[in-house]
Amino acid sequence: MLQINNFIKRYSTGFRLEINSLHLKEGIHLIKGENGAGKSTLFKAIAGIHAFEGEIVLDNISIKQHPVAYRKHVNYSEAEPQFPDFLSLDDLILFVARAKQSPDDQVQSLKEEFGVNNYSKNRISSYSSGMLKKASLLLAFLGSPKLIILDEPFTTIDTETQANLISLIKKELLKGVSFLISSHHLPEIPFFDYESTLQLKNGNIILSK
Ligand SMILES: Nc1ncnc2c1ncn2[C@@H]1O[C@H](COP(=O)(O)OP(=O)(O)OP(=O)(O)O)[C@@H](O)[C@H]1O
Repeated sequence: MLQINNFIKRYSTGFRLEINSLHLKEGIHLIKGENGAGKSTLFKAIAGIHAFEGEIVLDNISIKQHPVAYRKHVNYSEAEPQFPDFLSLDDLILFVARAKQSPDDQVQSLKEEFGVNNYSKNRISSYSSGMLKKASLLLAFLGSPKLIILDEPFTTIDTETQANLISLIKKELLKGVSFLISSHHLPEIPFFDYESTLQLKNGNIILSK
């Protein structure tokens, strides 16, 4: 599903993340690592947000050779999402659903699953941190992605939303969607049958089943 080769990301702070070769099969993968290990850095590169040295290929689509086609297939929910606060979630949904060519009934069904109907018309500036997180998670499921990246998806959302998110992920996995997930919350980890676990340490990555 995802192939990463000769990957290097450096920051001016001196931090450097290096991956010589990594192949991830279809399914769900857990990314672990202490604070500052580089999880978000890797996610941002795979999501097409950060420039990097090397190559990332998703199902034979290269992020560098075909950036638009690649990004149509990769959705990303940040650990601490930020959106223009004068917009509403409905504004964002309209934009992303069109860009990602969402199927007709998808928006309404996701709005119900994430329980956002009572506030999606309001401006982002009025959202609590959990409401914002739900907005970001909902947007990550729009369209027909091959890969959904969820950075700390279980932080700040209530227990009902956590349960809904777990069943939604399982439903999408059955349809062939792959996931990369990071979580510092140990209780969520056993809910999925991970294809692999990636441990980031000292700028390197260790892959294990
Ligand atoms: N935009 C940036 N500019 C410079 N350094 C950065 C930038 N973003 C992250 N870093 C540094 O890169 C390293 C990895 O950060 P990153 O956010 O990827 O870690 P993380 O594993 O996601 O951490 P956490 O679990 O705390 O979210 C850290 O040392 C951080 O200070």
